[in-house]
Amino acid sequence: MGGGNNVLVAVRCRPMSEREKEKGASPCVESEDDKMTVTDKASGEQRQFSFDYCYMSSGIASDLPDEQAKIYQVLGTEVLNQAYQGYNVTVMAYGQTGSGKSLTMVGRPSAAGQDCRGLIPRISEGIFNPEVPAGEGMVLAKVELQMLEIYNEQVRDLLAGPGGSSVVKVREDPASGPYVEGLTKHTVLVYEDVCEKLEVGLQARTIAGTKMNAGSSRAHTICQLHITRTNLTSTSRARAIDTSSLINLVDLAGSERVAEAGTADNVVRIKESVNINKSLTALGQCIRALSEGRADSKHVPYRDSQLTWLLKNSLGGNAKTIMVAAVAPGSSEYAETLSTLRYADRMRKVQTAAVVNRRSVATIPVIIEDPAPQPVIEEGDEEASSQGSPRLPICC
Ligand SMILES: Nc1ncnc2c1ncn2[C@@H]1O[C@H](COP(=O)(O)OP(=O)(O)OP(=O)(O)O)[C@@H](O)[C@H]1O
Repeated sequence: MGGGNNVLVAVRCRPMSEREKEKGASPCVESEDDKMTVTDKASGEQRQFSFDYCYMSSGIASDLPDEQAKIYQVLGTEVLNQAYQGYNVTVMAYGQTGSGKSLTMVGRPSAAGQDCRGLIPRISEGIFNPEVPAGEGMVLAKVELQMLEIYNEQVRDLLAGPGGSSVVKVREDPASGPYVEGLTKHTVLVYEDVCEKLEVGLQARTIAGTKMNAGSSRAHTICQLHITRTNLTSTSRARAIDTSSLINLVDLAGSERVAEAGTADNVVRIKESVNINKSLTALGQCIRALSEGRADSKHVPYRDSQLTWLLKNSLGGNAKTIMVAAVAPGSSEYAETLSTLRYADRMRKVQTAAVVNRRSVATIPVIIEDPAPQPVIEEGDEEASSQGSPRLPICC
């Protein structure tokens, strides 16, 4: 994945928006293979960047379902392959407001039979899809879902219940790293269960209209899928190896200029904007420190924002990470697009240290309680092990 544990970086350029057209902007982004070039129309200066993948929208509305599917086929299946091996995987969408992050991560409601779902629903479906290679003898034992948003430096549980979101706190475990205390965890047995929860969580997000985007995310949204897989080929429970992985799907709020967003006279929007930009700057500082090889956590300012603290493992720890940088093509957005491409370019130099998460089957909490718990069979205890395979929970 991107050469060892280097962060894999994909860039996606959306079609020209009505707003850019009204401003008289012309296209300033071009792409060929894995290269993306941005041109300053005022000076003619060009900057070229190489990424792992570049996606240019055709601008034809009916092509969107295929474009969404292509991104899943490349990035989504990579996520599933890594998660199936027992790695933690993070996908984060970064870019200026209105550049297409939510479209990439969440998607649009499918209309007229066109499937415009983004990575979050497609990856969720892929987890339960038996066509995805599961590995010899491995079966899915448990899938759990959590959803949160970071709004004005407060972490909120998006699946807290009928009362809407509730405030929760980030804590740090010395061994496994940061986690959110009190965040509700929901067992999901089939893809439809995920859809139901996603719907609730997405509804609870903080979204508002700005001049840059009619449905602008005012918070960073993180969807977490915890997967446990069990090896059923072993007849010895003690020998059965299980893997667990955490898939972190992050739809970051977009960087924005208050004047451009048309929010200068709205104190709530200004406060949101300040907090969004502050946390994205903190993310940029962590990326800078890590790209310069300062992996020692004392020298990486993870604690400067709730976002970077929570993403500590995804940036420099036990995770394989993918960044999707979303950019706008119009010449009016040149400065923001160049800044996003530079950010993404720096991200390519960041290395994480992912390890396969394995644990003994006996320690796994199960979906369906085993009515007659099997005794742990020690290595070499062939007589006991020949009495049959351990009865393990299988949810699909
Ligand atoms: N590749 C694309 N093809 C067609 N339309 C797109 C594409 N990318 C984005 N759009 C449209 O542009 C608008 C803004 O996209 P989106 O809401 O995903 O932006 P965002 O980066 O998540 O913004 P924010 O940070 O403000 O939440 C939406 O109407 C979306 O459907």
